[in-house]
Amino acid sequence: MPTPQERLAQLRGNEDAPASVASKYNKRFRVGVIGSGNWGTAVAKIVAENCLEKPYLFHRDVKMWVREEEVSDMKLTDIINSYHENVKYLPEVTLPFNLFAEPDIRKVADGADLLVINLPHQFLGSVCDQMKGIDFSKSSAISCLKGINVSADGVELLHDVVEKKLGLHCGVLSGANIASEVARERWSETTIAFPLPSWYQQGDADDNLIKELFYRPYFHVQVSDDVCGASISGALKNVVALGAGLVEGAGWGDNAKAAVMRRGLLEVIMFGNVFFPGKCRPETFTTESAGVADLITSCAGGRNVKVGRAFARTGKPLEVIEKELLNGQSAQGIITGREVMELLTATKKEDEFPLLGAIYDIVHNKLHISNLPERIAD
Ligand SMILES: NC(=O)C1=CN([C@@H]2O[C@H](COP(=O)(O)OP(=O)(O)OC[C@H]3O[C@@H](n4cnc5c(N)ncnc54)[C@H](O)[C@@H]3O)[C@@H](O)[C@H]2O)C=CC1
Ligand SMILES: O=C(CO)COP(=O)(O)O
Repeated sequence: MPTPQERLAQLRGNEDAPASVASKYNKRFRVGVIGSGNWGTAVAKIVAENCLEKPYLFHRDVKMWVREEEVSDMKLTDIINSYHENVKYLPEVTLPFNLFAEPDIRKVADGADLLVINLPHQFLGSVCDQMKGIDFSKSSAISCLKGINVSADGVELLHDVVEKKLGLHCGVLSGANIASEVARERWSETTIAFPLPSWYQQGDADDNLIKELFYRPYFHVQVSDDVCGASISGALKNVVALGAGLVEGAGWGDNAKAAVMRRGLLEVIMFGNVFFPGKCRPETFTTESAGVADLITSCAGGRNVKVGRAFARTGKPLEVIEKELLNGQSAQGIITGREVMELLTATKKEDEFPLLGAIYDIVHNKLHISNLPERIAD
């Protein structure tokens, strides 16, 4: 058992920077978290642990924006700040004492050097609007979202949406990271891509600093320079996982599920080639945690696979299943599946993505699942 002095020293963290980072940075960075869902809270826990442990790099206290709601007549922010637990979105996981729930998003964003943005992607636009006018000219962000943004102008990656809307330089974190496992400190890997901003000068945040913010003994970080590949695989695997759930729910075996995953991986890679030519590194899809590893874990134990499985068993609309099964959480494959189909139709490329098309037709156009093998036959 440590002495009181030793324990206090542990709680304070090590004030002395290790030689590897000593005097590399020009200040201590203030970190804010935007989003407090299942993954939002799990990642906030990670960064708060590192801010506590590395006072030579980061300010100790981390504010996390919580969209206010009530649970049993108590505000969720009060619950998190009193009990150090997000009982709604990440129950039974104790959060660090230096993580504070804050209902006013501007109080989190204003003055933050590093923002971790982490929410279901359908809300990204409106959440960015709430931060409009804040000066982010010397701040950076990491997007932990998995999704794409499709509009009449085409398809955009989410870190680009952040950059455009807020003038906030943004990298990505994406990997094989089921939140409940990471939050329980079960070993996982992740991929981070953080290109330097145009205004970078020696001493500003770089990918090493970002690694320091996210690396934990149970959360290993692979640094990559492929923002595009990491983003696309994270977004599209959610639709593939929905498809894997469909074949599971139909009572087909592991071979069928593997076939969906194989074809899914091909279509993820093709999506990058077709819509972001020359921007993704092909190896990302097969060698990084953000690639095939995320596809595998999501098709095994994610929320999208659960929703797909329940659809095949009950035929209920996806949104109804999502409400019944996920207690306020989101299965992003539902929305991404629609966005992908909108894009493929607008660009007349449906035939090049038969799996994504078949999944859409099964869940929205009453295509019977027995047609799936023929639809994706090479
Ligand atoms: N949960 C997981 O295991 C993982 C999720 N991701 C990705 O992380 C991102 C965030 O997901 P989660 O944190 O799991 O969210 P979640 O699926 O738990 O969604 C709940 C969150 O959405 C918020 N929300 C609901 N309505 C809103 C509105 N109108 N405006 C703004 N926020 C609203 C809620 O306040 C809550 O914080 C997603 O893109 C997801 O694909 C990535 C890796 C793992
Ligand atoms: O992205 C995830 C795992 O890496 C989580 O997937 P689900 O959203 O399907 O739970």
